[in-house]
Amino acid sequence: MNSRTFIAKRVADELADGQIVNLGIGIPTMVPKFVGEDKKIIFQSENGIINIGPTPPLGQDNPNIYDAGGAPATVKPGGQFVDSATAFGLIRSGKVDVTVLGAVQVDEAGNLANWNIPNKMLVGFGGAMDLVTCAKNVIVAMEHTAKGTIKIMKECSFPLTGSKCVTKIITELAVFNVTPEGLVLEEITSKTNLDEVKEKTEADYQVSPNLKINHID
Ligand SMILES: CC(C)(COP(=O)(O)OP(=O)(O)OC[C@H]1O[C@@H](n2cnc3c(N)ncnc32)[C@H](O)[C@@H]1OP(=O)(O)O)[C@@H](O)C(=O)NCCC(=O)NCCSC(=O)CCC(=O)O
Repeated sequence: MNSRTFIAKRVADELADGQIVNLGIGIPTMVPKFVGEDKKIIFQSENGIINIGPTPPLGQDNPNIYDAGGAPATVKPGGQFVDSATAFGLIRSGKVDVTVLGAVQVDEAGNLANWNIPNKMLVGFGGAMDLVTCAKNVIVAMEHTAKGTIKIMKECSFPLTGSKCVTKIITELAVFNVTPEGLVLEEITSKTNLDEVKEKTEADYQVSPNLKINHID
């Protein structure tokens, strides 16, 4: 399992039965594949799909069904298509329990940068500003570093999408909670150690006294 797949699976474990969950661009769109039948989660995609399902197998995509990132998607039985005003009405009225977003940087205050890297083409923030403002929880799902470049910063250097909005950061190495006192390292995988996490994280953080080791093969 590669890093991105592992992160999506770990995010799926974090979600609870009955939640309404919005999925942003990148790793978040892989999350539905890893949610078992025991949990009834309504995934919302801001482009107007309620109850979006897993990515279809290669070659079986419906050209009319796309996720927020423009990739082929599926709709679960009972799902609906709504217009943009309704999709954003759902977000802005505070009905989204969790939004899962990709990021280029996040910092120890819970600030999020996910739409701009100077001199690099990204999609833009789309609905991310509405999502970070209105969703009850904001989970960042991203690789711990960008090919070695630090992404968990003391203070974001790229333009922000939202300030003090992130509640949890999930990477292939670790899980941090964002608290009023700063970042708390809650979990590391058995493939890493505290030294590696420290080396790849610029932000200061506390290590939880209940630090969990996520054992992976
Ligand atoms: C933040 C990203 C880009 C993350 O997506 P990914 O995980 O696929 O990207 P990634 O592979 O991590 O990063 C993309 C490229 O940037 C580089 N990169 C990433 N972080 C970096 C950093 N801190 N410093 C330098 N480079 C960095 C990577 O190495 C990679 O380079 P290479 O290319 O060289 O490999 C995405 O989530 C995004 O675009 N978000 C903004 C919009 C959003 O989330 N909206 C939410 C609602 S959906 C929506 O808004 C719909 C939009 C619409 O309809 O218009």
